[in-house]
Amino acid sequence: MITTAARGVERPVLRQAQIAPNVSAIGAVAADCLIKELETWPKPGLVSHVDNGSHDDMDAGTFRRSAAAIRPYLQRLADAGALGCGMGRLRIIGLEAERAMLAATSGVNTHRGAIFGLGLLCAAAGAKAGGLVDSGLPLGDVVARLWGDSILDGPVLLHSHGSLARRRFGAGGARIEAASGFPSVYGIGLPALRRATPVVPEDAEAARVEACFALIASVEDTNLLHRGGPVGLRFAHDAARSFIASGGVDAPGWRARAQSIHDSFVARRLSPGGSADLLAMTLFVDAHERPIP
Ligand SMILES: CC(C)(COP(=O)(O)OP(=O)(O)OC[C@H]1O[C@@H](n2cnc3c(N)ncnc32)[C@H](O[C@H]2O[C@H](COP(=O)(O)OP(=O)(O)OP(=O)(O)O)[C@@H](O)[C@H]2O)[C@@H]1O)[C@@H](O)C(=O)NCCC(=O)NCCS
Ligand SMILES: Nc1ncnc2[nH]cnc12
Repeated sequence: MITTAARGVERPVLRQAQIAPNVSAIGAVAADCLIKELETWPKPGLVSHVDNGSHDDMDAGTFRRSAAAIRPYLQRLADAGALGCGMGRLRIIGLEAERAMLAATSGVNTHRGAIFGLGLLCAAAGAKAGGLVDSGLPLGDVVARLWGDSILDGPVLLHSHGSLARRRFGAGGARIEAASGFPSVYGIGLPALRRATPVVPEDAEAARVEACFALIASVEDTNLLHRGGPVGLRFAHDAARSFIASGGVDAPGWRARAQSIHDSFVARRLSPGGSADLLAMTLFVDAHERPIP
């Protein structure tokens, strides 16, 4: 269950080391976050540079091709944000990105959730870099403020796995996450990433593993619901919570424990794709909003 900040909750305006990169760099930064997400292991049930997790139709190469194909669209979303475009225009670019992704992967859905969430964060970074909103506003608040209502009012995909999971289990999914200003990113992913970074400063992958497990422990992931129903979601929450509760990447032997949880997801064919996308979004927000030490 998503348990963090509700829609409309204000976050403090941040002092930032870097207010926002140049608009023209935003797409490249975002695509790099997709690659960093891929190159994080062990990630329970998910595809990485090491193995295919619970998937037999995609591997690291599929994700690399997908990230390269959508990178220009992430940049176009940033440019559209800088120009003050509304949700109608963003949605058109997002749908074009989905088509480019499917062409690059021979029809496999690698990054639909990331195109949506990371794409909106790119547009928000563009709006900030273009001076359209207060430069101290967190990117999530910019998304909620500028496009939150239109996100909730947008056309619903009747037959997507997410829609089916929502109808059967009442899950919120990617739309609620975005319209609420990404509470899972700000309330779960980012604190876990930053908590783990000083623990193992030379091992950036370890901090990403910590953030990934923290997200899986709380997010109502429609992929888990689609593949495993409420029992699968509960299993994933409990397994990831036990990893964090026993010290996460700060505890000796953490990598072997993370790998054994990864194996247990693969045995059940569970794949928390929504949490993987939220990890990439966490990395993007971290790159934009790193506090001054
Ligand atoms: C608004 C849309 C996101 C509509 O999508 P949908 O109705 O499908 O909604 P959700 O299920 O809620 O989310 C879509 C994807 O988002 C990821 N996700 C899941 N849970 C969450 C969550 N709690 N918070 C955030 N994000 C979440 C997840 O994406 C990942 O999984 C994808 C693979 O999923 P799937 O196809 O179900 O599974 P497969 O493995 O392919 O199937 P099997 O093998 O199991 O049979 C992968 O893409 C990851 O990225 C959800 O799938 C949106 O799509 C939409 O309206 N788009 C239009 C464009 C637009 O408006 N863009 C705006 C500007 S960019
Ligand atoms: N690494 C990954 N494995 C499986 N599904 C994903 N969706 C986004 N990233 C993913």
